[in-house]
Amino acid sequence: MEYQTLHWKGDATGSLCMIDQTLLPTEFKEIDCWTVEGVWEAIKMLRVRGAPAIGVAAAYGVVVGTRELREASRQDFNKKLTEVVKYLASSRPTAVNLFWALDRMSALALKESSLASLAMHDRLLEEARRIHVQDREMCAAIGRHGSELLKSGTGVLTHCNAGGLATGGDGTALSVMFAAAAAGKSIRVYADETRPLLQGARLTAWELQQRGIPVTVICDNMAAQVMKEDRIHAVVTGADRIAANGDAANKIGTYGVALLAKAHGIPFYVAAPSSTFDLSLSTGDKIPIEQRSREEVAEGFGRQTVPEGVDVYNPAFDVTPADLITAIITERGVVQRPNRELIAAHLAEDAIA
Ligand SMILES: CSC[C@@H](O)[C@@H](O)C(=O)COP(=O)(O)O
Repeated sequence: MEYQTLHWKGDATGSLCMIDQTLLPTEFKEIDCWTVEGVWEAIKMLRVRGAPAIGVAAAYGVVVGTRELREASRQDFNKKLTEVVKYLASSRPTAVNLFWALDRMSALALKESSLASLAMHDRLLEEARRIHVQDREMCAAIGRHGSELLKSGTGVLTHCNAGGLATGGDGTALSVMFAAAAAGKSIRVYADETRPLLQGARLTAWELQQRGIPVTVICDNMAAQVMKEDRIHAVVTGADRIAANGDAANKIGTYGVALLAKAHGIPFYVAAPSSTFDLSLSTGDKIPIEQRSREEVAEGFGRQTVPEGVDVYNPAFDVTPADLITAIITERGVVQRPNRELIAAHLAEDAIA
């Protein structure tokens, strides 16, 4: 089945259309966001989720949010743009791609300060489309580089969903698996279910099934046993923000998987585009970790699973220290044994492959 995680519909006065990922795998439904509040809600509620996809959605969200000011003075347009950017930035705190995309939209408006509002708004849509296309290209390049690391016959564990549903293209971690399969390698993917919102069970399993790649879902607490049984030979995950020293934030549970991989001598790979790096943070302990609601844990299966009055702690992400990461795969290539110096060199302007 052909699908697009998100896309712009119509001309510059159109809407942002996206798959409502909260309904998968039982219902495939697209929703149209006509207001910036609708885009904010879709990001907050994980209708659209995954670091790169959140960035693309936010860029289109700026276009939605400034649409009514197309005929206004440029001063009023700029005021609205600043409000819209600030508002969208408040939707989720951890994925740096959100802020990266919003910064790009703001920087363009600043650079094009002499344009009338109408032309400026058209330019913002072009920029959002460019961010989307570039994300698609980055995913493809990550797949090409990463697939070299997987041999035929590999069992691959992944956590959460870092597939096409999480990006504007084919995904980051899953792009590696799609490219390996396309190259004729036989792989089996183990997908951690990923409590509490089950992105692995609902979304990763769905995507792999759509692409005809063998996938087995395991509960999060089964990974150690499955590794011990020698079913897993590599772990590949995505990331939401990578600090300058290589510490990588990803869905809660990823750090535990990295520790298990180390204990079993299994390589642990992180696949992420350069837009996921935050070089302003020297280490991962500075990465803001989103805290989510009690209900996601206590009522996650459509019924109450925790006694009333009992506290629940629900951090949405954790940080895997760089020394547990075998390599980081970006659109530029592979950084083996990542550290501050290697990452700086890899991301330097002239290092593009
Ligand atoms: C290519 S997506 C990488 C990450 O964003 C992904 O692994 C993840 O943790 C997503 O979390 P989510 O809370 O579903 O947005």
